Amino acid sequence: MKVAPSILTADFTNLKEELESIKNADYIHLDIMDGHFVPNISFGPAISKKISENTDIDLDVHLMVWQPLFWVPKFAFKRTKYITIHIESDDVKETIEAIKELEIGVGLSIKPKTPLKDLYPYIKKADLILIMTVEPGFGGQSFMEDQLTKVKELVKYREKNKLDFMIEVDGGINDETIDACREAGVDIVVAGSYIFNMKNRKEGIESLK
Ligand SMILES: O=C(CO)[C@@H](O)[C@H](O)COP(=O)(O)O
Repeated sequence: MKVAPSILTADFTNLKEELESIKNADYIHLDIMDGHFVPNISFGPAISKKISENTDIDLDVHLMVWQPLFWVPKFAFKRTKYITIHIESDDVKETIEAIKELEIGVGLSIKPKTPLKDLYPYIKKADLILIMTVEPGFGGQSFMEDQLTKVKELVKYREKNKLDFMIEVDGGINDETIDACREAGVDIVVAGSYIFNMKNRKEGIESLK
């Protein structure tokens, strides 16, 4: 199991030390919110660039924005491994091509109320599928276990169609919800408050792994 701490719950006045405290993470997850696609505003390209310059861990960028086509190039740092967009947002096909042009992994995400079948027209282009296990917008919410049905279906779909995308879940991940994720076949978990509320974040990451 790979672990991607979400920096959203970190102390932004102390970012350098916060990054130091999660050095054993597989990816750093950046939650980018525009205040329209979700009812919250987080941080943008300037802070993300600083993060990318102060870590040697690959970045997993999650765009919760209506117009990802405009924003994608602004998050194309040397360390950007994936840029994930929502299929509920605008210009999905064009944005997938724009991410590929930048030679960055394409991530596709769906909100809890969006059926999995809406993903299938784009799925062959995906390097990563992100299943939201909370309504996007805020850290610290409860895990929606019913969303793991989508994960189980994706595992079967991937095998049947000989695809190789990673399956990621995001929201409400902790030491109680991790086992169900593993059993369902999740490859990467995003965890924010569970890790950042711990004194020893490295141990928190190891325990999820
Ligand atoms: O994308 C989001 C929220 O929109 C997530 O990345 C959360 O920030 C995860 O936080 P926890 O549920 O782990 O506190």
